Amino acid sequence: MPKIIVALDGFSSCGKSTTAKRVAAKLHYAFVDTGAMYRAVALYFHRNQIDLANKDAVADALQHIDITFEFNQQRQASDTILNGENVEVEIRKMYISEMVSQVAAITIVRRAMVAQQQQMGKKKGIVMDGRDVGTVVFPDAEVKIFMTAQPHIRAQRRKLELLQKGEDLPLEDIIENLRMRDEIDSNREEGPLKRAEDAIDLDTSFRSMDEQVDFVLAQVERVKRENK
Ligand SMILES: Nc1ncnc2c1ncn2[C@@H]1O[C@H](COP(=O)(O)OP(=O)(O)O)[C@@H](O)[C@H]1O
Ligand SMILES: Nc1ccn([C@@H]2O[C@H](COP(=O)(O)OP(=O)(O)O)[C@@H](O)[C@H]2O)c(=O)n1
Repeated sequence: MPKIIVALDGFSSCGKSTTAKRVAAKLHYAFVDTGAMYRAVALYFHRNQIDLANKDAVADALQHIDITFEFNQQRQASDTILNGENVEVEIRKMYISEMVSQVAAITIVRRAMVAQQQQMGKKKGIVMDGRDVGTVVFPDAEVKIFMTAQPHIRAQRRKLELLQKGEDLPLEDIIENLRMRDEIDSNREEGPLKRAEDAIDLDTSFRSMDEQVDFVLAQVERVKRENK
């Protein structure tokens, strides 16, 4: 069967990226973490003190942003490259999580990122995770999964991840950040986070990573069978 597009959307810290990365490796597909792109834009805006309310300044800044991904053999995962600099570690820090949703709510930012994402998936054979992949970026994706998990489980997972990277933050701060981002992401005008009507739900609260990867792979197999 020809290559397909697998779209994984959902709330923050449900396991989208870890699942997408493993599914892509199994299928020998490319993996794109669209959240990393918005995080890289937020980092650029932060460093260059771009006023988010100034449309001209935002549009001009976008002209100077080049985001690519580079495979890191040691991590066995892709690093995010902003204008030639590896920013993978920096964009995962809390100060970026605190501003990224405001940046991602700006329509011209979204249009620029969505256009790049559509270009990346033009030849299919891609697993992409984000908030609007199945609704806006690839509304015709062959497999669409909408991931959820209970809020306190998501926050605990994110706390552990940040701790492993050297950031020890109170659980309450993380819960509040996830709540705030989910709210902004769900209520923006352009490309809000919402379940595509034809998406399949996956609650990861009480699943292992292997189980959630197998769940997605089973959907891919089903689509392949149906299209034989
Ligand atoms: N089923 C699971 N059980 C335990 N931890 C998980 C599970 N799925 C993902 N994680 C962990 O939760 C954290 C958030 O996962 P991530 O894939 O980054 O979520 P998202 O991309 O949805 O924000 C990561 O540290 C990841 O390793
Ligand atoms: N397709 C996407 C992906 C991310 N985002 C934004 O980028 C932020 C960071 O995305 P992410 O996937 O890295 O977030 P985590 O859930 O991994 O913390 C989200 O909270 C959204 O504001 C978006 O608007 N659209």
